[in-house]
Amino acid sequence: MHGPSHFRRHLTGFLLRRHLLHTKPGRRYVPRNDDVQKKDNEEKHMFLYKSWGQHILTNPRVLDTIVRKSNIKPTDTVLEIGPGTGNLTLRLLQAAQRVVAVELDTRMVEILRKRVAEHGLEDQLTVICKDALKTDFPQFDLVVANIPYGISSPLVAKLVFGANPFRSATLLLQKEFARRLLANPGDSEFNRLAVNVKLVAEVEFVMDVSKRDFLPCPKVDSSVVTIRPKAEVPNVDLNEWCAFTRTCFSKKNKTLGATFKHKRRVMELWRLSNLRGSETGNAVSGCNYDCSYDEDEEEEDGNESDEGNGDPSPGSEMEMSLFKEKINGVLKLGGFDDKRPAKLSGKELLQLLSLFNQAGIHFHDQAKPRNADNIAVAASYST
Ligand SMILES: C[S@@+](CC[C@H](N)C(=O)[O-])C[C@H]1O[C@@H](n2cnc3c(N)ncnc32)[C@H](O)[C@@H]1O
Repeated sequence: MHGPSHFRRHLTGFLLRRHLLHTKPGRRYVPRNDDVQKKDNEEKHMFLYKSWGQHILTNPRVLDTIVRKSNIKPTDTVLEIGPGTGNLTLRLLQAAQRVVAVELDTRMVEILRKRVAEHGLEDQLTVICKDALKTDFPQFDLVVANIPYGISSPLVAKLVFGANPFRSATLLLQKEFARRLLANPGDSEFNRLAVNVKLVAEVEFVMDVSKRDFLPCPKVDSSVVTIRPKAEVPNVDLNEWCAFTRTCFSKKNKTLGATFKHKRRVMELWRLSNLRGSETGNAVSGCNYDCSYDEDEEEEDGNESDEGNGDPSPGSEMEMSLFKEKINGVLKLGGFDDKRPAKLSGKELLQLLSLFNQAGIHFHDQAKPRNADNIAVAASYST
């Protein structure tokens, strides 16, 4: 049996060696019946699973550039996610002291170990044959990887919000995903992931990579970016921040005034704020801001997802009305009510969150203990 959706194209072990491991720059694999049949009895077929993003990078120039741009020191331990047949791994082993490779396909692991042993580099390699999203990574200095594109969001979140400190992550990503990570406020690609990643890290473009540099040739082009964790991260509760940006970016081109009028959202914020308030004996009620809320303006958007956690236990009509006024007051106070999140910088969003929190409005029911790992934050980025 094979995985849920494997490529129709299949490669013989012979072709793997000849094309995947030593393919000339830009060379494309074109399956030829005679090749396959000739070697059929010698080597087993190797199916490449699309669902695991098994596109092997075969251009040696691109592989060398990735390693060079990663600025690996001879004393470094490099984490590689999805080493596949080891084209990148062999180069990393030559540049670093150790490579920790996390690969979930046992067949790939077998090929990888064999190749590395043929080069006498096996003592420098640790292979973890597991799902990278479900594994605790050991200590590492930097990440260099051509990752499976299907896990880009949760993996980037796991790295930048995770417990392991590291110098940089040089990642080969789908071009559109890389553009989103690199986007700035006002760019059409700017989204919640970019704003969250940029809170804790800098993202730098390295180079574009053509789809023709992979085998089999994927449908999309790729880009390499380097993510560098910031030395100084704003003093903000990441659970709260990520829940806040999820709310703001639920309709990234809507004004914040419109987004925060949504009834379910207001009820959910009311519930969360009361839970937080009850921790401190400072439950939400009343309105400290001189502003009005026009009930008739309320917009029910049936297409928006219900972000609530079960019953929001609404208070009385009067309490809810006062709470809406309070939200509106915060938005007006900071001049945010007619702003759109897609055009706000991280600094402006931090300022808005701080205004909400000062008014006792919270987006997460628990304050994160200091120095706690951010597993929940990382896990909130599903594939
Ligand atoms: C795009 S290929 C890269 C292969 C190799 N690094 C290269 O550059 O040619 C992605 C690799 O990640 C592996 N993979 C897919 N999902 C994974 C996961 N959740 N955890 C670890 N490895 C995974 C696949 O089996 C595949 O070998």
